[in-house]
Amino acid sequence: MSDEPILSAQGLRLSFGPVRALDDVSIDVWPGEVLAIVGESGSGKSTLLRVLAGETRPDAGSVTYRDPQGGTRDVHGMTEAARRRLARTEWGFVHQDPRDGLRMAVSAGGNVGERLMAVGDRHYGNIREEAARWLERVEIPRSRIDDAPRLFSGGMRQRLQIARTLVTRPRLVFMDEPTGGLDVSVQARLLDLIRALVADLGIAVILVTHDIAAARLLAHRMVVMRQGRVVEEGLTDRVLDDPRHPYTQLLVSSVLAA
Ligand SMILES: Nc1ncnc2c1ncn2[C@@H]1O[C@H](COP(=O)(O)OP(=O)(O)OP(=O)(O)O)[C@@H](O)[C@H]1O
Repeated sequence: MSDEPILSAQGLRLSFGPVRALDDVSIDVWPGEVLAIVGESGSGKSTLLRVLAGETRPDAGSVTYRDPQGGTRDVHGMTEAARRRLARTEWGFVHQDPRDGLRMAVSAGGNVGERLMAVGDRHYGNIREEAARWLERVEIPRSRIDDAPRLFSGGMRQRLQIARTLVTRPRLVFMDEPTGGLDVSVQARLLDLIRALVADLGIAVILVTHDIAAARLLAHRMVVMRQGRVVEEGLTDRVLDDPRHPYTQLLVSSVLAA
């Protein structure tokens, strides 16, 4: 891992009326690491992810992205066009609902291939072959390449969304509950697949989840949120095996009891 964070947030604050969704949150994400943001519903996880990705502007604080050349970019200071360009090239997004990340009426191959076109690939044969390879990589048979995702199961759709996201080899991927809404057995398989791909590609991932087991499996490090604040952070095994904050202890023991 490099000695500079790929993404660094300082003093983030954001309120919705009387609700403090983010209350002085600072976090660093390092190249190649999976950072899980966990906490109960309403603790501010998704809001934090949106602010880190530049989609929602905080009331105070800053988010800094370090580009491959080592330059720093102020995520909330750049133009919308620049942020969108970054989102298309060096960043990726995996949404909880695959319909938010896929084009449902476009073929599976088209969903993957159009991302390659968006970063400048023009050779149709290469694009189709690369798309087919990625479908296989996410365990979708090549023979389904011309099928639209509306014909796919929930698990297949989510795997397709992952292929569409990773095909351009982003350096940083934002994932919001990527296994939410799927059957338990489908979740386990998807988590294994995400873990293998992320390790293989060496990408940094910010993973929002309320699923402690998913965090244990995927994340190197964890941030525990409660009422808009980070109450604990550390290496995943340390946080889960030796939680220090009473809220983390409650969170971990409630999972063990379940
Ligand atoms: N656009 C919004 N307008 C008003 N309040 C909001 C908005 N977005 C989030 N909130 C509030 O901010 C707080 C944090 O919400 P957030 O969605 O970030 O939590 P979360 O931890 O991701 O929860 P969940 O796991 O249920 O998605 C909640 O009290 C929520 O109601």
